[in-house]
Amino acid sequence: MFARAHLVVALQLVQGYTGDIPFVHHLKQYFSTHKKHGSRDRKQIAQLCYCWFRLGHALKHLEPADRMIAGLFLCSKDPNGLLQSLHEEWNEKTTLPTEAKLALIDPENSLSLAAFASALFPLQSALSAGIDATAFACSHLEQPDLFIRIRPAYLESVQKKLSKAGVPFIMETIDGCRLPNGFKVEELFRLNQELVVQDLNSQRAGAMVEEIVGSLRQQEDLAIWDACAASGGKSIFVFDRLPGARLTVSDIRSSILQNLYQRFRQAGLYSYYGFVADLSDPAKAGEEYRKLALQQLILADLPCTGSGTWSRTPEQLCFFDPGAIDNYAALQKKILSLLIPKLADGGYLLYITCSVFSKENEANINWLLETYPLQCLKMQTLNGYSEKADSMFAALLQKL
Ligand SMILES: C[S@@+](CC[C@H](N)C(=O)[O-])C[C@H]1O[C@@H](n2cnc3c(N)ncnc32)[C@H](O)[C@@H]1O
Repeated sequence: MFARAHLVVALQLVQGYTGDIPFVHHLKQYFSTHKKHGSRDRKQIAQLCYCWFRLGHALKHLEPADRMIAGLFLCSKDPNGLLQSLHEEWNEKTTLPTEAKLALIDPENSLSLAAFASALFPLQSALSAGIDATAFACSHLEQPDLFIRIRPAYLESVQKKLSKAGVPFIMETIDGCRLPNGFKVEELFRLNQELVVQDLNSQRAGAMVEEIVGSLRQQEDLAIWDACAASGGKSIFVFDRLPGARLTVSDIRSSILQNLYQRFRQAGLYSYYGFVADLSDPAKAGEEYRKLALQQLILADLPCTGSGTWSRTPEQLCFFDPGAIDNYAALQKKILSLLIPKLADGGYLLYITCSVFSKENEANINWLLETYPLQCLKMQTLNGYSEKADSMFAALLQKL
């Protein structure tokens, strides 16, 4: 009975949402004005809403309530109480593969997996090379895992604490660790000091600097600039590998740099220079940009569609405007054209996006290679869809 009531509320919530703010804020606003919902109600309502968004543009021919229950079925990997109440027969079949579930949901249309996937995520032709469009689209049915990067001095102690607390974890790389979703890291650890919360492929993108760490360590006065630093995830990563470097950080948003300064203090990173700059336009970049010396390494983790991370914000599947791809690609080129003049001869540029679209990825690298004296040392799409992680793109270039 409660499940049906939750379904009605969830339908009202998704149908009243216009995509103007992140859905998590929309939910919070609703729950703060509707105090009658207890924590279990809130959880179930939120779960139903997210299952709806995870369908993207698929199964739109179904009645809204049926579509939401179908979404719950497709997103459920194990039997659960909510599905039991809403569609008992399906609850015994949650372990079936997606294609078999589709046949149960809509026996008359018997949708193939590929047709379902291209309805869920229609922008398949825009994807970067090497991405399996069907697997990528279907990965949105699942919430990715939580990943941490353990700081060098805490590698052993963090693993010991996790074991002692009985938290199941998997070391995916030397310092990158997979944790169950929803685990509250901050309750057990000092964030940024002992570990950094960072997606697996974001760590792998940063790890492309491993290729050049040896050559960079030999530089006497090593200057590194994290040009779009946000709250400094990549900066801390690089600092852990090259602690002696002269680090500069910048971002267009002063508020996010305030977060970075706090995070750096927690991380024990005190020696750096930070400034606010809009790097999309030479006229707006400001004095600090102009005075900035040549750099041996520039991190260009640029603003992008974020399309490799939509499993965490699946409402984007429904509200994303495809015109934004061209806008971001143009912005990325503008920013890159301000970064290259600050690169020393022989210096490196690490280009990163959390986008899956070729225009933001390999097309921009091709443009860089055609426009500037650069060579590409490595270029990778970091596909997270088969391992419950985000998808990213990274390329390491060197100035000739
Ligand atoms: C993908 S995020 C960087 C994430 C960060 N490297 C990390 O690992 O946490 C991109 C950043 O670019 C910044 N940005 C957007 N437009 C910009 C511009 N015109 N100039 C400089 N920074 C900009 C955004 O504020 C955002 O913080």
